[in-house]
Amino acid sequence: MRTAYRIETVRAAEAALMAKLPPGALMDRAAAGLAAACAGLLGRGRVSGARIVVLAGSGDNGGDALYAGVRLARRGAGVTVVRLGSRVHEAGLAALLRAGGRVADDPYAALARADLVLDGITGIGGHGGLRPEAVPLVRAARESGAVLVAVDLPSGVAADTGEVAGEAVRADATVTFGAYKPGLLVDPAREYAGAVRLVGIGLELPGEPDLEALQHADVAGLLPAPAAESDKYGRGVVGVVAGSKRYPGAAVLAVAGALRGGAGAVRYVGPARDEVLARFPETLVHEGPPGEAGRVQAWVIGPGLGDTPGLDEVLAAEVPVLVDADGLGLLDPEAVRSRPAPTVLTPHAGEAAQLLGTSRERVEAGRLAAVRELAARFGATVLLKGSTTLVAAPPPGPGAGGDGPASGGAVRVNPTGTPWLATAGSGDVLSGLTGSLLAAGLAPRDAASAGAYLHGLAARRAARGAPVAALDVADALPAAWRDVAGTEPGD
Ligand SMILES: NC(=O)C1=CN([C@@H]2O[C@H](COP(=O)(O)OP(=O)(O)OC[C@H]3O[C@@H](n4cnc5c(N)ncnc54)[C@H](OP(=O)(O)O)[C@@H]3O)[C@@H](O)[C@H]2O)[C@@H](O)CC1
Ligand SMILES: [K+]
Repeated sequence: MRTAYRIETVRAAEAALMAKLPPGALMDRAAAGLAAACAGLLGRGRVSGARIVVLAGSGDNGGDALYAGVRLARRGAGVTVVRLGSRVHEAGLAALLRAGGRVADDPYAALARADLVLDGITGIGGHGGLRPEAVPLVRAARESGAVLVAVDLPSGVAADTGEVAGEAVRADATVTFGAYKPGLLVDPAREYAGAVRLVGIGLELPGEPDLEALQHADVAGLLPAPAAESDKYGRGVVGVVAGSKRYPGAAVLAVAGALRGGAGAVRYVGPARDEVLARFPETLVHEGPPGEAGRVQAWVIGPGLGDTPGLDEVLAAEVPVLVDADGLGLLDPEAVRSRPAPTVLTPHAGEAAQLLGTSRERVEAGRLAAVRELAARFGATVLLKGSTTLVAAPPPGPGAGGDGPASGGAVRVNPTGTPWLATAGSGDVLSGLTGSLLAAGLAPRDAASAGAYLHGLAARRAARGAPVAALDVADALPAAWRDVAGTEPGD
């Protein structure tokens, strides 16, 4: 599990540790890790003679960069400092000058010649985008062809939210200290960070992070494994209400996902029974209303549904319900909040914007806030699709409200996404898959995050660098499952 903590938590852990250590020890640890990472990026034997520029802001972020510069200068690099901001970390600058570094006479000339640039303008103490005086320098650094390394965070991005207000550094790599910050894992900021490396400095952090990204072992621990005596009902039946005369394909894709999600059987309800059966004869089909379809342990409703009725009936069921796509357009928060069983909503940014009464752009710019707000407003687990898919659980108890991450536990960010997933119908596969995991007994947050994880992995496997269709993703799900679970085709 990769975990991320907001600034307040990192600062508290830093203060507790600093109280036990001699002055400067933490910054020294950070600088040592940063210098080692820079040496690695420059390549073996390339530190001596390398031309390095330190962009030094007014706080400790600049201090980290300056002390890393000291270490690199001692190894023979030519280090030049460009001062930004009202102050500079005086001790760090003095140490660098003693080690042979110098202050740039002509910052643009230094940047044009640089092999590596350290962005030490702001870290967790920064507010808003880059200040105007920094913008042309950062652009010059970007255009120079030098490796651009962000110290702790790319300057200009918001550590806690991943928002980018104005200009920010677009780094090739970010070396972060003590803990990942949410902004390093969530778009849009994540894209500015490049490859992120965590340098441990000994911080003791609380058990519950603000954000967490599951990895193979975590997902493997969540996936259902049928016992020898399980029958299909024991493994769970997932009901899928999807498709319409106009969009029969959505039904096929949702069923395709549901069949690969661990439920023992898939019950399809809707007008696309012929199309579904033609592709998946193992599906149980029903043409009447969902309430009369027979037993299910979880429902999926929405993909390609149009205005087909059934939503109220499904929401009244005492089993988990996943609502996607067209189902979301018809959704009343109160109807969801008052449900007797959990609900999972799986909007993309446009649908989330509609549900929140805001614009798609605002959702994209503030994904973490949007997913938390939706979870609180609907009292539901929300999976917000996108380049970094997020899953937020609702705050505990009806009407609990809540605006902090503690209210619904850590938000999960999916690390397996790929731009190839932005293809028609891939969301239908995800809905079916996640609904199937719900029917198999996973808790809503686990079903949604394991679903997103497998779905992303399957897309990567199916695509392998080429365009991919939604059914390819569904077909690759068993292989993704085996990857994660560590099972073999013969098991
Ligand atoms: N936490 C830890 O465990 C450890 C933390 N460490 C390090 O300390 C860093 C945090 O240092 P910090 O607190 O001094 O803040 P920091 O990010 O340097 O910026 C502060 C100053 O920047 C300015 N400024 C603000 N906004 C701006 C903008 N948009 N554009 C330009 N300037 C802007 C503003 O000053 P002003 O110019 O307004 O006077 C503000 O006071 C952290 O990220 C990590 O690198 C490690 O050394 C070891 C362990
Ligand atoms: K920085």
